[in-house]
Amino acid sequence: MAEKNNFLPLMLDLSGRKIIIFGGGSVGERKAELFSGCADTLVFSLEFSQRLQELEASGQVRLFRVDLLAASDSELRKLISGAFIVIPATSSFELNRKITLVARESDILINQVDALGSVVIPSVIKRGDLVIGISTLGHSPAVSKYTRRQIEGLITPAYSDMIRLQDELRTYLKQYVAEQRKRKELLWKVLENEAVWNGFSESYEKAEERAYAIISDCLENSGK
Ligand SMILES: C[C@@]1(CC(=O)O)c2cc3[nH]c(cc4nc(cc5[nH]c(cc(n2)[C@H]1CCC(=O)O)[C@@](C)(CC(=O)O)[C@@H]5CCC(=O)O)C(CC(=O)O)=C4CCC(=O)O)c(CCC(=O)O)c3CC(=O)O
Ligand SMILES: NC(=O)C1=CN([C@@H]2O[C@H](COP(=O)(O)OP(=O)(O)OC[C@H]3O[C@@H](n4cnc5c(N)ncnc54)[C@H](O)[C@@H]3O)[C@@H](O)[C@H]2O)C=CC1
Repeated sequence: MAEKNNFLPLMLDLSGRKIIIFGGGSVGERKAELFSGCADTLVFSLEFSQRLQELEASGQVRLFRVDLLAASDSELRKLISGAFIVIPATSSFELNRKITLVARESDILINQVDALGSVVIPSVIKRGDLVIGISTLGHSPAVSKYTRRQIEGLITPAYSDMIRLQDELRTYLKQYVAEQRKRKELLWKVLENEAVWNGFSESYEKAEERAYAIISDCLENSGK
């Protein structure tokens, strides 16, 4: 059984990784939606939701019709070979358990949808380059979803602009300020400056101008 306090919200590069989902219903569909944008996503099931069929038609997932109850352990092992994560999401608890055991023997990560597996899928907020994952470690997925909606309301478009500006300033400062501690101090002066944040509502250039003014004032004063 997974130990709850050993989980970490890591950001993984899933390019080229194989994600295998068993069950093409509402849960399998939601998982396929999430993974199809960044990994090779395969779904094995008796039936497939309308949305999964659309995802297949647009080449975002691969669907394989199969009665998994009839599959032996060695056939299941073949189906999951090379998978990075296996997601048993059929409507049969027993079948999900059987797939879980085979995946565990093959030392493959498992996202269990009817218990706490070795991988827990968080609620995800993606706003440009800002990515936030939220989990209650299985206690209440509804609270994860609720928290996602609360935080989404706080993330204005200015956050993406500030990420772009901080990225630009970091490159600029690395050329002119040798000391990392000083660069960090300057970046935070810009990050915590209300006038820069307000500048984005006028234009990116307005905020950028204010940011460079802050930096040159600081550098002049520290040079004195
Ligand atoms: C353990 C986990 C395993 C996993 O699936 O990864 C799990 C398990 C279960 N979920 C259940 C139910 C619901 N799950 C949701 C929604 C989400 N579930 C997600 C993750 C997780 N769900 C993992 C823990 C996440 C964490 O740590 O918080 C999210 C965050 C990510 C995703 O999967 O996409 C996604 C929100 C995405 C978003 O919109 O932000 C809703 C809400 C809704 O759909 O409106 C409901 C109905 C309300 C309720 O019942 O809570 C049930 C009971 C089924 C039953 O009663 O039979 C189980 C099984 C059980 O716990 O027994
Ligand atoms: N993690 C989560 O967020 C949630 C998890 N659940 C759990 O997830 C499970 C799946 O839920 P839903 O997707 O709503 O069920 P569903 O009934 O919508 O889909 C089940 C899928 O499993 C397939 N299936 C069933 N028996 C099969 C077999 N022998 N061979 C191949 N495919 C088979 C069906 O064809 C169908 O596509 C439920 O049992 C429930 O315990 C339910 C709600 C939310």
